[in-house]
Amino acid sequence: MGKERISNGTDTMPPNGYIRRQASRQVSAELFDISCKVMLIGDSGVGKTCILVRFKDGAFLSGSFISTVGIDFRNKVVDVDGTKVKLQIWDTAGQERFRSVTHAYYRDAHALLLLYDVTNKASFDNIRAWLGEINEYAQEDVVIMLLGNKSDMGGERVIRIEDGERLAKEYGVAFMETSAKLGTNVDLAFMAVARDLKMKKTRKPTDPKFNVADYVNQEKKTGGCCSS
Ligand SMILES: Nc1nc2c(ncn2[C@@H]2O[C@H](COP(=O)(O)OP(=O)(O)OP(=O)(O)O)[C@@H](O)[C@H]2O)c(=O)[nH]1
Repeated sequence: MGKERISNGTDTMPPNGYIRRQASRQVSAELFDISCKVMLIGDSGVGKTCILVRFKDGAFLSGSFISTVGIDFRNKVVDVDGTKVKLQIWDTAGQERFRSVTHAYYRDAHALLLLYDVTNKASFDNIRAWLGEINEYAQEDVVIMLLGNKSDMGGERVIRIEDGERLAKEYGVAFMETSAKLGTNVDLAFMAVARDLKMKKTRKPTDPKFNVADYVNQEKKTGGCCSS
């Protein structure tokens, strides 16, 4: 499984299996203290693969759209206040025909990054259905982060930031707009997940509970660790 070409493009496109080969090459000599599984989900074309590549490689996959086939993953180890957290990031296919494959992976996910495209109303309208699937297949305490991607495409935007905020509030999940193209808030989304895991593993009963949505809002306000 990997990426398949669904439109004619240029030589700038990565070859099929790009993500999978990259993943297997880095079977990790990197040391880590704790690890977790993060899944990227959402409609086809919202930018899941681009978000992953931006976070992992600091690059943007431009050129023609190549749709993910099935599921793929890559690892990245990040430092949260001296604790090495390995994020195993699963990039799923948004296309309907792969849904039954991806559902099977929800169960042991620590966090789900649920994406829509701010220039695509259908992808936003489908978020409720995605949340229904999460409810059905994921663990009860899974961290959910709603990401309105392609925030760089101002002129073509059809979903306002307030719409995303309202929906996230209704479901009690963290929210931010991102741009895989510019890198906006991409690190913040993954670092918030890593921090949540670290807090869950190291928290003493007397410590206050860590709330990922509050953390994200605070970081957004202050410019925080990693927004750009
Ligand atoms: N302008 C802009 N384009 C983006 C951004 N993120 C992704 N794209 C473009 O959107 C298209 C789809 O991106 P992908 O990352 O392949 O989408 P996906 O969600 O992985 O799609 P599936 O694999 O079919 O589920 C590509 O042409 C990307 O270049 C972004 O932040 N800004």
